[in-house]
Formats: sequence, C-alpha cells, structure tokens
Amino acid sequence: TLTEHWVLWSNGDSWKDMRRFALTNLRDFGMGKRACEDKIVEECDYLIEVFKKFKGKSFDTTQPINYAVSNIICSIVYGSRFEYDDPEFTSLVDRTNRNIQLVGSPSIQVSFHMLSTEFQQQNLRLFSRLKESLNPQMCRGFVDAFLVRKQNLEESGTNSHFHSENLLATVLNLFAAGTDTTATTLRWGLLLMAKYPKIQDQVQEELSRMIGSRQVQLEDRKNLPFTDAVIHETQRLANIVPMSLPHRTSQDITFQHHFIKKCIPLLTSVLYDESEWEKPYSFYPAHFLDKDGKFVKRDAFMPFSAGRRACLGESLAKMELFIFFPTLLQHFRFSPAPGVSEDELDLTPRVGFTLNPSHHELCAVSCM
Ligand code: HEM
Repeated sequence: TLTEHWVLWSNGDSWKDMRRFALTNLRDFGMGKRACEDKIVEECDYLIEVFKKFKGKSFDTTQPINYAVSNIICSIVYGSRFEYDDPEFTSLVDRTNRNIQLVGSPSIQVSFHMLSTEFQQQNLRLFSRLKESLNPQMCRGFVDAFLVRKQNLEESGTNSHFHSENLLATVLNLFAAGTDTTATTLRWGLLLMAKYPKIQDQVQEELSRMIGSRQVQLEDRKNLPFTDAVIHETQRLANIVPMSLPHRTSQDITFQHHFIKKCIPLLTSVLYDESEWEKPYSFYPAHFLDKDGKFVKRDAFMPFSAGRRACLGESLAKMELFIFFPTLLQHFRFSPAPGVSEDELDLTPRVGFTLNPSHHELCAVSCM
C-alpha cells in the first residue's frame, strides 16, 4: 500500500539515497528553474480555459486544480503533461487524491488498498512504455534518469537501492506528496478570496497596479508584498499537513541541553501559536507585513516542516503557488455560489491526512 511505500522509502540508507537522487533530479528536471516556471505558466493557461468554460456559473474547483497541479509533477516525473480528458491521466490523479483522503481513516483500509494497487499497476504500465523508448543520452524526466542509473549500476554489478520497488515508491511519493498538498492550498486560497472580498480587492489592485495584464513571473514576487503575504497567510491558516509526517524520538532524551519528549510534534502548534501570531485563528495577511506594507518573514511559518526531513518539494510548491494563485486572480473574480453569502462559506476543514476545504462551489467571473 502507499503507507508501506512510505515506510520502505523513508528508512535509513535507502531514504538517504532516494532523497538525494530525488532532490538532484527534481532540480535537473526543473524544480526552481526557469524551465519549470514556463511549464507552470503553460499549465495555468489550460486551467484558465477550464474555468472560463463555466461562464461565471458556480463549480467545484477540485478536479481542474488537481489536474493542473498534477501535470507539473507529470512533466517532471514522466517528461510530459497529459490532456485533462485523457482517461489514463484523470484516473491516475483521481486515485491519488482519493488515496490521500483515505489515509487516516482505518475503516476504509480495504478500498484504500485496492485503489493503491490499481495506481501501482497504472504506473508500471507507464514505466514500461518509457523503458521501451529510453534514450540514456536524453532523459525526458525523473523515471528515465532512475532507469538509466539502475541499468548502469546493474551492468557494473553493484548492489544498490536503485531497484524497481524504490522507483515505484519514489514516484508514488512524489505524486502523493506533490499533488494534493499544493492543489489543496490553492483551493483554500480561492475560497478565502471568495470569503473575504475586501482582501481579494487588495490583491487584485496590487496585481493590476504592478503587473497589469502581462503574465506574472517569479521575479515579480518582491514587488507584490500583499499578494505574497496572502499566499503565506493562506498556508499558515490552512495548515494542510497538521501532523507533518509523524516522527518522534524512540524515547525521552536530553540533547544539547534540550529535553525532547517521545511524542509526535504537531505543525499546528507552531502555525497557530498564540505567542507568535497576533491573530492565530483569523485570516490576517498583515501577519506577514510590516507597518510600511513590506513583506516580512516569520520564524513560526513552517508549513513545510524543518530540518533534515523537511519537505523535499518546497521550492517547487512555492513556485506553483506563486504563479497559479496571482494568475488566476488576474483573470477571475471569485465569489460564493448564488444564494450563499460570504459568511456562509464554511472554513471547517474536511479531515483526512491533509486538511481540505469542505465541499463548496465558487463562481469565477472573467475579469480580463
Ligand atoms: C503547499 C505544498 C506542500 C506542503 C505544505 C508540503 C508539506 C510537507 C511536509 C510538512 C512534509 C513532512 C516533513 C517532515 O517529515 O518533517 C513534507 C514532506 C515531503 N514533501 Fe512536501 N509539501 C508540499 C508540496 C510538495 C511538493 C510539490 C512535492 C513534490 C516534489 C513534495 C514532496 C515531498 C516529499 C518527497 C516529502 C518527504 C521528504 C522526506 O521524507 O525526506 N511536497 N511536505
């Protein structure tokens, strides 16, 4: 199951090798680079087209956003994006999404197992297609790079962690960790804009003053302090991975004069820390702004966790959030479905491994 894959992937030497390889290759295939920014921009265009098709009528943003975000991982992992109506792709994404929702609810372990088995079968089919057309001189994505490394090590007779199970485990982990998290954060962002129209006004005012109708780029971030603060505050309040990936010491221990209790730390305790945040339970972008409206970093902002095990995809996630969110706000005004007031938009999360917004629909009225 997916849980077993985490366990396989996340222990000892195997984890070290896989993490190092994943980081290097995610960078090679674009994480934090201009090429990746271009992919995100291209994907934004597809997403905007989908939103436009609803012609201002309310709709559930889940699927289109999941497809767009997932395509970024697909480009990096397999080397190409998929069309939103490709059944192979939609079932892959829908499955990952259902898997994530099911983790943490033991009563549905059986269906969870079935879903992840199908997910594995589908990936094995994709891998064998990539293997057939593999060109070691020109890796299309992460899977190619892994297959080439595996082949080279096998030819030289070296025993290594680069075996088929770890390839599957790593790809599943990149999908599981890289789609739902970012997509959920974006959906929280749009929901919060619909709920707080005055804050949406301020974001749109900043965007039209600083950017106008041209495409937002990562470089613009420094000139968009309010938008940046809104994205950070969305991540803080949405607190989408409240338990992080649960780690704990094997016993109570004192290390360099610090007492560490044998317990699982919660990110919630930092993101909602009453001694750190002026309004921990409210949506308050000013948490990240100084009195002159400049962006300020906050030490207690750690939605990606910290330390050696911290999120491997942080820079990719930040790139995605910083392109998708402002671009969507340049093109659309977001509001609640007809008959629903802003007050009635519910911010109670739906509980799963990640905290998703409860079911809701939004109107996206074209403004460009
Ligand atoms: C807003 C988006 C995201 C958030 C909030 C987030 C958050 C987290 C958190 C809290 C952890 C656990 C860290 C720990 O164990 O202490 C984690 C781990 C991880 N994340 Fe992310 N993540 C996001 C996006 C991504 C993306 C886009 C990728 C894909 C490249 C990714 C890949 C991973 C991986 C592979 C791990 C496991 C790292 C390891 O065990 O060494 N994440 N993430």
